[in-house]
Amino acid sequence: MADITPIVVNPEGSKRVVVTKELPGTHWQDILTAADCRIEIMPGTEILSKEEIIALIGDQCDGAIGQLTEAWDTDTLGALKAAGGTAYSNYAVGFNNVDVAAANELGLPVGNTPGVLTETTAELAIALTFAASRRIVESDQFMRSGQFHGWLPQLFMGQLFHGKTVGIIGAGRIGAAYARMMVEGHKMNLVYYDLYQNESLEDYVADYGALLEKHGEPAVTCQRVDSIEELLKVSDLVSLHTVLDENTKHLINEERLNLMKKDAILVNSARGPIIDENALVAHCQKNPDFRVGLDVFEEEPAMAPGLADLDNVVIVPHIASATVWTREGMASLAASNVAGLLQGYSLWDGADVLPFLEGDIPQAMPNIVNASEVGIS
Ligand SMILES: O=C(O)[C@H](O)CO
Repeated sequence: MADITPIVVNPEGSKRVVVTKELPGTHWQDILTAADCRIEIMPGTEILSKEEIIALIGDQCDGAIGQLTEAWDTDTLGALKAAGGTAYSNYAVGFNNVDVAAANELGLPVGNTPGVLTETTAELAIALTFAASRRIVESDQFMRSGQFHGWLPQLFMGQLFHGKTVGIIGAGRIGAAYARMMVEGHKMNLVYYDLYQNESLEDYVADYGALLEKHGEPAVTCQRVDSIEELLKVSDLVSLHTVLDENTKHLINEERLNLMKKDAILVNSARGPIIDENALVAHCQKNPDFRVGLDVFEEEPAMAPGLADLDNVVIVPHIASATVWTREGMASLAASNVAGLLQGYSLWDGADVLPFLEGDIPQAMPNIVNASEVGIS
């Protein structure tokens, strides 16, 4: 077990809040300090085990901010509750690492950080899309290794997206932002699969199509499909934006990969286990023109055997939300969740979370995922 020597901010604060990793910026510390919290921050890059988290919580702890890499389950949430804790926030929008049923059972509120990752995550998904389709990493390696001896008609040919079809699985905030970027920027037709209709996305694409027609260009279209199979068959590019739960684990498996076009592009910036990674490796080995961009991995930080050897896969280390604005914003939102809970505030009912990002923040919690289950309104 690592020697736990946290960094302490505002040592005289009357409420003890533990933070399992150093977070960017200082606004989040101001928020907790203003709420009379003593902040204890775990330094270093090592991912904490459950035992280390429990040791950090100790005998008395009012609140905690945890990471998506940590298991916040009956043991860790139970330790927080037993130490007198009444507030937890994930430093993430995704919360598949939190056992929300256990939190409900313990009566512990669980916060998360939606609203500041949308464009940032969509932009990284776009970067992966083009890195994969235009073979940027392979080309870069080719240049650096001195293999470029002059322009050639067939050197590193990839796929054009303009006017083709983009398929989005999960058309929530991030999925819709990505869809709009590909539709607006590259005049792609959109198909999407989601349990819920996204009317504003559909309206947007219809209006954009009308604008294009007015300017003498073909209109773009938007279609919500009833099955993932249908989407996979027609799409030239597929981007995944669903939550991870028992219904979406291995949503993309061998059978579904085989339905995709042989030269399609697949991008995952959501959660690794949505794709059966071993099946993906086998598929990419068999289909060299099939290209993939991955920000997330099934057994993070490990990769499936063979994945790193594939030229047709671009891999980055779960950095989709890694812009300064977003990561500092996530810290402000997580701190506001905890500070608000400790001060007995209500849920934020504003349209967006920007007021939490600087200066004096609203007397509210930005987002609590199990608010109704634990009686918070
Ligand atoms: O869930 C999240 O917040 C993201 O995966 C972090 O990048």
